Amino acid sequence: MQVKAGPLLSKINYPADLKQFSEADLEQICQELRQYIIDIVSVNGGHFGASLGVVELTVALHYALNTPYDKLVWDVGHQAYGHKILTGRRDLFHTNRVYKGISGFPKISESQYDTFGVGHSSTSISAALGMAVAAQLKGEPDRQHVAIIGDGAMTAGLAFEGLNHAGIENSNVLVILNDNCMSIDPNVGALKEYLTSITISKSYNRFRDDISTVLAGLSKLGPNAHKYVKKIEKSIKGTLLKQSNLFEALNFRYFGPVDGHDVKRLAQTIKDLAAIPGPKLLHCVTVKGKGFALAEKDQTKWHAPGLFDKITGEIKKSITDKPQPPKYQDVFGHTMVELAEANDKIVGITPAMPSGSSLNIMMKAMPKRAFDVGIAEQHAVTFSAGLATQGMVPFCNIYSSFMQRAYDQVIHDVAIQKLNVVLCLDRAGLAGADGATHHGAYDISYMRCIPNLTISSPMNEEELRNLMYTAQLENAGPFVIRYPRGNGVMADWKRPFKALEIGKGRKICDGEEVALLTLGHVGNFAVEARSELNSEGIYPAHYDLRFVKPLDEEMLHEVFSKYKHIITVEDGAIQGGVGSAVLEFMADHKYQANVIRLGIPDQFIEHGEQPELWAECGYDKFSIINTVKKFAVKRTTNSLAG
Ligand SMILES: Cc1ncc(C[n+]2csc(CCOP(=O)(O)OP(=O)(O)O)c2C)c(N)n1
Ligand SMILES: CC(=O)[C@@H](O)[C@H](O)COP(=O)(O)O
Ligand SMILES: [Mg+2]
Repeated sequence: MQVKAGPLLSKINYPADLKQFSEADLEQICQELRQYIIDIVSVNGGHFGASLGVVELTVALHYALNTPYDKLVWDVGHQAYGHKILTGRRDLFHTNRVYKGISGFPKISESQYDTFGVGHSSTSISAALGMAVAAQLKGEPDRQHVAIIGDGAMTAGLAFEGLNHAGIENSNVLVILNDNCMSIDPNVGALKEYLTSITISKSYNRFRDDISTVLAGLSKLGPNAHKYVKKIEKSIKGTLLKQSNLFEALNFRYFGPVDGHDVKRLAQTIKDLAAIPGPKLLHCVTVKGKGFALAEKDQTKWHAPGLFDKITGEIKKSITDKPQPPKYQDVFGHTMVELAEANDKIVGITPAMPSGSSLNIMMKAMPKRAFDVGIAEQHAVTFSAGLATQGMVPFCNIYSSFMQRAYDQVIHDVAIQKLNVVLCLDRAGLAGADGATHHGAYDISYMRCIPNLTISSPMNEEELRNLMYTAQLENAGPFVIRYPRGNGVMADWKRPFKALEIGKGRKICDGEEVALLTLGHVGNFAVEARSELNSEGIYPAHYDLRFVKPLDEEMLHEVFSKYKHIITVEDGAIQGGVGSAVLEFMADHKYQANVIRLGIPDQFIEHGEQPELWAECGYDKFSIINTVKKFAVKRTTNSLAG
């Protein structure tokens, strides 16, 4: 749906157009930009509060700097909607995150103003530093490189690795720390407390302002005085400020905190900072959701609220009135509490995704035993490993794609030491509108090769509960449970726990000629496909592997002995995935069969609704039906019926 932009905004197609306006117009431009974001996100969905919070910063940056020559690097990128609208994509913005439309994140292939592809957090400082050092090497010393990073993203180790290096390179890097005290949920940790303390500390700010005032006064006494002032400044800042400011201690010149909603002052400050060489950090204080009262009030809910009525603020429910089965994440959250009540060794860990993973249910019920560790996937895994060495049973819940960050920790800290850590990988498989950066496509391939791991995936809510129950039993060892974004299939899911035999799958039904071998939730696509095929006289067998490591070899011997055509179906990369494991089994045991692998092909899959993407990749219900039909023999009577 196209939306009309306000009178000033409609004159801005690119940042160069912004320059025709005077500083006095900037506030109105911000207001129109904010309204445009509200108009479109309300009917289209997507991230919301973060972009509203940086409207002034976005306008100020494009007004003050010379983009795209100067480089803006947005961290995570979920706050870059204003940037997209001001950089040639206003009329495409209604396709944001839609199948075949523009991406919800900055992307080099989409625009020359998108200097770096993002989606995962905390990369901006390293990327901007790389660009800045390249500028020095290429002889472009005047170019500016700005990393715009939130207080949440700043908690990650990677951000500190970037700061640590930037502090000794004398290159033009400006870090803008967008501090709104929020991650998706309220931000956590000692850094957050530090940022709050320097924002509100009267004595720190008075001390810093006093120094600046005295020095400014002295420098007016003439050119000689100016020289001494510089020396004094260097010495005072070099000692006192360094001791009292974390960023100064890392060789950054720290400015702020400033009001991140005062667009005129921001534009002026950014211009001034561009004239100062070397690493600088501007601490901006903003309000997530600024300008939309409900989003300011409940910032977590309005991080990405779905569709809503922009006048009443009512968030729209799904189109169907039918009661929906629960989301897998909620089954995880409630089951954590049940298991932890019965087993006092169990603890829960999430790196900054309490709401997304539903660990917030346990955080509320048992605050001492559930930890949000901030955006820190590597730490989350190693912290879990440490807990496990002491006999605790940590359930560490990480989105599959974010787990890519903690690969070494899984191998080095968990698997080699065979520790009882349960790794719950939410959003495994195609995640939907977030696109290529967020699909949990690779976990099976990158985990399957690690010794000592058990890797499982439930086909429904009851199985998720039983896998969680099994994983916490004594000496289960490192245990991975992967499940997708979205709802399960069972209305009545809260059933008594049952231990599952590790490495055992289950036969769902016998069949003829063709066998379907599935792992996890996609097994339900196969169930639906079978039901349609049966009505046409086609009867494929169906086996649910449940574990991809260890594989149920007994079951596979049966499958290869009985069926000529074996179709594997997985919500993950084909390369190295379930189908590959089955082919390895076939080769190792010298079977000969026609194995067809359905899953994510060897390419990055963009954004869209999950069903659109499953269809594109060829493993939704219809694709399974079509694949089976290629090999099945149609019967007029069902020899297996009854
Ligand atoms: C490596 C990684 N972990 C987790 C996330 C999920 N995530 C996206 S935005 C976000 C909060 C970021 O907070 P902040 O940087 O302060 O930005 P704000 O939303 O407050 O503007 C989180 C946890 C992610 N994108 N990448
Ligand atoms: C930007 C980001 O990484 C998160 O906001 C992510 O989009 C959350 O995904 P879910 O909506 O699946 O929790
Ligand atoms: Mg924040």
